[in-house]
Amino acid sequence: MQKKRLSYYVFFSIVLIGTITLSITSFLWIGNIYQTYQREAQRIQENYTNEVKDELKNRVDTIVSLINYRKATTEARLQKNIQSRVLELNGLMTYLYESNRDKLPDSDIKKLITEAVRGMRFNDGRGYYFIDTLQGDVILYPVAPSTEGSNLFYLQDERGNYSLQQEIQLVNKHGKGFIEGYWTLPGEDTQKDHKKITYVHKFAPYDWYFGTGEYLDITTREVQEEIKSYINQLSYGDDGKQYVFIHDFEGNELANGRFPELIGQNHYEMTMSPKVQYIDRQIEIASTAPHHGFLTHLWPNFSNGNTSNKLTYIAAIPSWGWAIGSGANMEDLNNAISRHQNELYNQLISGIQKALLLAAGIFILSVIAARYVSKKMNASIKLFTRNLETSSAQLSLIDEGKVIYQEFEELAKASNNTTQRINTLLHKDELTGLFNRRYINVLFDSLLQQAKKDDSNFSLIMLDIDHFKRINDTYGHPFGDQVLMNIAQCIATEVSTKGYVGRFGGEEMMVLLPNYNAEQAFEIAMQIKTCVEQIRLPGQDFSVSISGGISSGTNATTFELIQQADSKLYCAKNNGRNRIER
Ligand SMILES: Nc1nc2c(ncn2[C@@H]2O[C@H](COP(=O)(O)OP(=O)(O)OP(=O)(O)O)[C@@H](O)[C@H]2O)c(=O)[nH]1
Repeated sequence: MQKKRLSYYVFFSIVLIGTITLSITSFLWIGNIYQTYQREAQRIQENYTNEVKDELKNRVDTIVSLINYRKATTEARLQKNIQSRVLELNGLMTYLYESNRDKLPDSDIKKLITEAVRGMRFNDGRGYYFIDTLQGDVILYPVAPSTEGSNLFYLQDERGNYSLQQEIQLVNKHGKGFIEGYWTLPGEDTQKDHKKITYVHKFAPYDWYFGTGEYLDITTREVQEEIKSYINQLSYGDDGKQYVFIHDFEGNELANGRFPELIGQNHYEMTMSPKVQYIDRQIEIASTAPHHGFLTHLWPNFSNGNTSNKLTYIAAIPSWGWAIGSGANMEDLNNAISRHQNELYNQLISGIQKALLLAAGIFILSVIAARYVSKKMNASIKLFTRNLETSSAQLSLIDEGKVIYQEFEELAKASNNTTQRINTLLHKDELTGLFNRRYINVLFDSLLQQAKKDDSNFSLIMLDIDHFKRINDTYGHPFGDQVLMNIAQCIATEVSTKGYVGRFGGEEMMVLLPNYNAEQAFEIAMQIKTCVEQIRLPGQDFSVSISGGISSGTNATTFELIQQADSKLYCAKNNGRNRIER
């Protein structure tokens, strides 16, 4: 099975890890966004419902507060009203008395006053004044003149209070004041007594007192009517379709800000579909402490004949037997909540889209990064592969600057060290350190080719140690090796960067001088010869010498150049050695 490339694994590892990390992160992120959405949606529902509840409650509570205020002030208002009337009457009658007391006898003045007061009516004719004596005799009682002249000292109200006695006692003590009594209302159920407040004031000239009274319930009813007509005019909400209603604890509609046709109807008797079943609950809330609360119920929509779900707040005025309420259409409420939630949902979707877009972007970037890393890796590995593939033909070094990653650089360094060592072993002569014959021949071929191509100079020096056999024979082979090394050192130093030096045979050396003509080569050869002559070996007083032959030019082959140089070398040997021939 063909094995996968390392870069393939690197690429897929990065992409896989990136994808998994991204998936988990995106999953958690989106999960978080979704949870926030759910919490927020829940919060909106609660907030909005609470807002609507608050609005309904405030609306009803405001009216309840108004009623309570009006209730609290009704009795005071009534008292003030009757008091001011009686004081005014007393003032008037005192004036009448003062103006006539010198002109008329008391009996005439009394008559004058009685008749003047008889005609005085107020509160739509309902209100009247009475005059009694401090003994309980009735002087004036315009609503029942038949009682005039009689003594009602022992008159009791519906609850057994001696009303006149209380009045007389008060007048005698303070000259004026309020008295409470309980009486049936004219023309009403006699079983029911009603609170009546009376104000009495002594009429100083006689043993009389004036008085007038008013039923608290009547004033209360007036206040109730005012409140009902106030409520009938009220409308709420953006579309003005919300309203406040009042019904009593028997289910009778007393006021309605939107559907006046319901006023006077009883909810139990109203023909509506579905049957109104919530009234019991509504009355229960109103009639039991704390006398207020919310309820949800079905309610007929009188505008379109359908039924709708409503949220209603009910608060009661228990002493009046009133339930005051206001409701909101649940569909409107739910629609508003849905609208808010939809906005939020759209925000959620756009948040998720952005998250996915970002994730896709990061994914693409990770793929690009993975590809980049694997490509770079591949490129470095290819450098090694190519280097190894060509190493059978040529041992070249890997360009360390071209590989990326520290590991590859270390690998390239190690490989280059090995290559250099192998190169040394392959190209150099072990003893002298000069290029060996095989490699100097390779160099010779390529340098000559290059010189031919460049049409430049080229020279070859063939050098041979003189009488080396004798040295070997006399001093031994190791000593000969030492001499050989010294001479090689001399040649390498003199040639230096000018050319290349190789050991061609046992004690024969070859010097390649690209860009040098024969004359220049001769000079170099002479310098070498001089250097060799100066070699002194420790403990020995003899000198060594070297002979050389030079060939130049680029028209000949390597073989021909070697032959020519060799032949000059032969000449040098024949001509006495320690010579250079060209
Ligand atoms: N010590 C040592 N001797 C070597 C080495 N290679 C070749 N020789 C010796 O070099 C000598 C070459 O001798 P010849 O060819 O007769 O030449 P020569 O004695 O130098 O005389 P001419 O060249 O005529 O001056 C031989 O004795 C070889 O054994 C080597 O690596 N080390």
